[in-house]
This record gives sequence, structure tokens and C-alpha cells, in this order.
Amino acid sequence: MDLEKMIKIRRELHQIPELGFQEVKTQKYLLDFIHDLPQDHLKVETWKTGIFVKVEGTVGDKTIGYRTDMDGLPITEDTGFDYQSKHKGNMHACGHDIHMTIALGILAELVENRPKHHVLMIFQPAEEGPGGAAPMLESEPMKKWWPDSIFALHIAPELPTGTVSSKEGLLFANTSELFINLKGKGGHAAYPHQSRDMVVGASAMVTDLQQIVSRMVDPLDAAVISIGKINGGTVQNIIAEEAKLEGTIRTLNAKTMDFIKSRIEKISEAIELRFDCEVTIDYGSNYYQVWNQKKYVDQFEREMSLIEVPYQQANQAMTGEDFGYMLKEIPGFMYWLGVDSPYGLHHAKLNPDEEAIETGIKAGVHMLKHIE
Ligand SMILES: CC(=O)N[C@@H](CCC[C@H](N)C(=O)O)C(=O)O
Repeated sequence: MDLEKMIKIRRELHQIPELGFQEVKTQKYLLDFIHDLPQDHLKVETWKTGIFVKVEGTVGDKTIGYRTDMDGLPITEDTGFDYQSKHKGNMHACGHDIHMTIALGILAELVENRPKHHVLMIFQPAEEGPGGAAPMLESEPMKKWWPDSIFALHIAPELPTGTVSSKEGLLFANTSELFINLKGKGGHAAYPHQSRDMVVGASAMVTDLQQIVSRMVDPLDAAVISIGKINGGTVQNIIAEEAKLEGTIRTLNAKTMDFIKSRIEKISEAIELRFDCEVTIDYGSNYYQVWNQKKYVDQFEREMSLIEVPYQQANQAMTGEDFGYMLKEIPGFMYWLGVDSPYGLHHAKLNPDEEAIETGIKAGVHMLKHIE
């Protein structure tokens, strides 16, 4: 594997970030690379903007799955790099460009030096939303080439380059998106008593939502409610008739998610009474927790020591990953790959160390050849 070539690929992918299920250029880029490989032992099928590639193993008594995500985020890049996003307002700010490059590098190595087991490389769209993993599991290529086990990685900005990290059991949280619409009555800013001000309604709602986790959830049972976007009103002297909130809920256990949703509904009824308005709630897409099987994590740790890739025990994280749906149906695990970036995931200045691509390929190829 030529690291310089892989960095070039990463930078090309970095320039064309596309949102979930719009990954048309990205899919074409990946297909061009895949079609340039020797085709003798490859089978390729597309699904929406995703791709399945099956590499025939030399023995082929099992199939091992490897999944990468493909989509970018609606963030305006602020890295100042000469290879920064050409898609204004979108950025690969969650490392999916690195993930895809590693998957291509793994594929190229496996074609050169075929594994014993069949390998199913899954290029999955829409991880950031609305979620590609669950529908992909229902697709024909997936059913036809169903893997016996599966794994995937995610970059970790806070870990040193060249290191990996995982844990058995829960790695990533249960998540649910949260969209709240408040409808009151607009009017002149000088006559608030004749209106139902949804800027005030929405502000009260945000404050009330923040009290669910701090006052109603057991502090030993971690949960998060974050509102990432608030929109309302038109101009400074008109009272806002409508306001919209967008956020996400994260919990370590599924029952707590149900509890939080029931509290959000109570708060919304209270806001309706207090502000004489209408509140509607939509939970968007929900992601199932990422649950790692001990057997595979233990083997991963052992195999990493054999190839001298430093491994460390991970903590649970409140990030979400729709790969959790794949792990719900297929045994396997997910791990973090250190990329040592001073800025974190979902930041406009995220700057993963590209040297980590080498470790990602080395770890992936080794595991695909040795996983039990
Ligand atoms: C690894 C990562 O950052 N994943 C995303 C998944 C998004 C889930 C969904 N759109 C939501 O916001 O609930 C994350 O934000 O954790």
C-alpha cells in the first residue's frame, strides 16, 4: 500500500462531501476505483448511493463483513486547506473520507493477496442521517451475501495516530433525533399581549428540556439532550408566530430513551398551556446502540499486539452510529482509530492525521484474514 496514493484519494474524497443518500459523486469515485482493480474474484452491486463488493476467498467457508460510511455533514469547512471541500456548506467533518479511503486500501490489498474467507465490503450511505444501515440490511445484495461476522472503525481525534481502541459491550449510545415545532400567533412587537410569542415559548422549552437529564434521570444512568439548532421569527419588530428546535437525545440504555421521550411530551403539553400555542414533536431517525461482542474484541486486542498496533481500552461514548443496527443482527465489533486532531468530530476545523490511514488498512486487512 502506497500511503501517498491513499492520501491523494482521501483528499479527493474530502473535496466532494455529500449528505445522506445524495452521495452520487462519492459513489462514482468509489466505483471508478473498484472497477480499476483486477475483477477476477470481485462481485460488485450498488444499492441506492451505497455499494457492496464481495471478494471471493480462497476457501470461502465463511463471509466476513467490513463496513464504511460515506456521507458528509452540513458544516462549512474552516480548515483553510488547499484541498478543502468544494461543496459549499458541506464537509467531511466526521472522518468518513478517511473511513472510505481505508476501505479502498483494504480492498486493494485483499485483491492482491486473497483472504481465506469471503469478504463483503459495505460502502454505506447516510450514517449521519437519516440512516443507511437499517435499510441496507434489508437489501437483496446483503441478504444474498449475508456475513457471518462484521466490523467497522471510526476515527478518534483524541487518540494518538497509529493506535486503536475498543471495549466489549456498549461502545456507542442509543440515539434519537428531535424536531420540535411551536406554533403561536404573530403580531406587532409593541403589542405582545395580542400575540403568542414563539421565541419566548421556544426559549422556555429549551430550558425545560435541559432539566430532564439534570433533574429526572438517575445521574448514574448517563443521558444527553442537545439542541443544535433553533429557528424562529422574521425580523426584530415582529413577534414570531413559529419557532423550530432541532436536537438529539442520547442514552446508554433503551428504557431511559423511552422515559426521556415521555418527559419531553409532558413538557410540550405544559408549554402549550403556558403559551397558548401548539407544539408538535417528531423523533426523526433513531439509532440502536453499538454493542460489541467480547469474543471479537478479545481477538482484536490479541491480533493488534501481533502486528504491533497499540491497543487501549475504550470508554462508552455518547456518539451514535447506525452500524449498531448491523451489530444487532450480525456478531462483531466496532473500534476507534486514533487520528490525533486538535479539533473534534463535527468541528469545522477537524484535521485528522492522514498517517492513520496506514494503521487502518493494516488493522483491517489483518483482521479480515484472521477473524474467527
Ligand atoms: C459518530 C457520529 O458522530 N455519529 C452521529 C450519528 C448521528 C445520529 C443522528 N443523526 C442523531 O443526531 O441522533 C452522531 O451525531 O453521534
